[in-house]
Amino acid sequence: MSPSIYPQILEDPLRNRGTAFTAEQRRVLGLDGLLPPAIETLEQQAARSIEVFRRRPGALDKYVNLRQLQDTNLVLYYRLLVDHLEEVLPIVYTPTVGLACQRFHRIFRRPRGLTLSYPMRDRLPELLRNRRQRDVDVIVVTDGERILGLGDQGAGGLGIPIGKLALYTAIGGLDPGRTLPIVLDVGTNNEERLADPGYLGWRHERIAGAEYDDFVERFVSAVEAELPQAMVQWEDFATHNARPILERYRDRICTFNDDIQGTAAVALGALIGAARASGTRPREHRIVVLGAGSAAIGVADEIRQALVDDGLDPEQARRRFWVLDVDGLLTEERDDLTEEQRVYARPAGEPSGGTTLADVVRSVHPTAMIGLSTARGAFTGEVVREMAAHVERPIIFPLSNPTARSEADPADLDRWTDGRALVATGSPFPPIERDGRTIPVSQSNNVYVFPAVGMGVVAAQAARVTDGMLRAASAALGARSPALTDPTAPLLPPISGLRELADHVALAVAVAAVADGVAPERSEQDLHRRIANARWEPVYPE
Ligand SMILES: O=C([O-])CC(=O)C(=O)O
Ligand SMILES: [Mg+2]
Repeated sequence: MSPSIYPQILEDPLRNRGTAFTAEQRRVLGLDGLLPPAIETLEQQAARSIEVFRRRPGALDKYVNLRQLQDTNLVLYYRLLVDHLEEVLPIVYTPTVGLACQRFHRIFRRPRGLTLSYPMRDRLPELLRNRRQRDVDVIVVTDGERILGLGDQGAGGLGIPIGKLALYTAIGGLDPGRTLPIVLDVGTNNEERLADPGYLGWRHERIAGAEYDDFVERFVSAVEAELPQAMVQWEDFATHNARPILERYRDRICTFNDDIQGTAAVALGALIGAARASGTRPREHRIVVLGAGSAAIGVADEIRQALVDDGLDPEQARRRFWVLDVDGLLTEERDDLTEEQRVYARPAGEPSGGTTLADVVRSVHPTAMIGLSTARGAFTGEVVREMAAHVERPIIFPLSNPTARSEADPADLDRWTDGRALVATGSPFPPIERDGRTIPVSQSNNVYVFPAVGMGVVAAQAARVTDGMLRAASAALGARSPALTDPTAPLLPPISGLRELADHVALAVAVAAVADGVAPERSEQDLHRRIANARWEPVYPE
């Protein structure tokens, strides 16, 4: 056998240390001459790498730079993420990751994760066995149909699971060698991609209906057979598939939908903080939701349950919501609503005077307005001023991603309400300047919970993800809102505090898993210890 061109260790991002290999290691491993002679510490490597990153001119260049590092040296990659989380998050994650999905086939260099293409549907167990990881704790899977607010990106959607799993490690502390990103490549209806000779996915219109459902079933069966211990996170599926898939599998495997349940858990956490900051109870609020997709209905459902927990009966709680989609308010007269949307349908003729957002705000005087519509700028000055005329501290959450799909810019919201608005966004925004103070904008993004849900599930060895576990995550998050002690503070803890927060949220999730009977009996103290022990840190092992 001829020797390989490179000793394997330099090619293995989990074991490679590059210039940090010691003289002794280089000699033993036969690396002398293959590396420049300088021997660096991890800190020196990290300092050099962040400089290189900062010199890259554009966001996509920065993204490519980090992806290369991820494919070369995982300890160094995660060192950068952990030490510069606030700076790199908008690159590894929302909003730049959306652009990376759109350009996936232009920036493709090395394979990461699995692409399960429809024509190989008879061979899914074999494809799963081809993975590079031996054991897998978490799978994030998408079918690329609803990537952030950017629609169908086909096989390029794989960028999202890659980004989510990077945060599972950087924030949640999961071992990166035990996570697996997957795209179900079932075609695309994106004309631009189909016409692009450079597109790398299966060049075919999307499979739908029974064939699609059968493919998803084959995927789940393959996971059950090959990776029965793995949690499966569904990500960025279109509304018409997201909810049915979740309902079909949530009692069969360990699984949750991040857009429905993760987004909702965080929005509820932020709302709990906002209610307290405005001296109100959740049950006092009148809530307008713009958007009626899976994420929007998920948020409404979660808040509705919280209103019940706060003392309303289910019918009263339901009547606190006005949900609108592109065709206006959901009403009983409409015959185009799904079962989940129908819960929020308002009786005919109520409110009077029109069903647009402006009409509804004028007649209802909402106290909270949540956007998950991907309709850029839908929270206009007119709508917001009208809302703010009737409530002391309007709660306004433009949650659509990426930034270019946000319903409003926080600086505008601040101006239109003379600084009275309690704001959280889905994508990152620069801080607001007010009265000589710089106030960070809270990013109510599912990143506040999903990495911790993963850690909680792994540490507790949970077999399912229950509603109780997600509600425990919301409560743990709401309890740590900086606005609880300072009404002018942001609603959510800072991004720089995400790792510490994740430990608390993971513990709450793990405790709830035991309480719900889906994990082995263990004390809180024991679970705490298991979380600490499971945490993977970006350092070179001794
Ligand atoms: O990825 C994000 O930033 C949040 C999310 O799940 C989505 O927008 O689909
Ligand atoms: Mg998503």
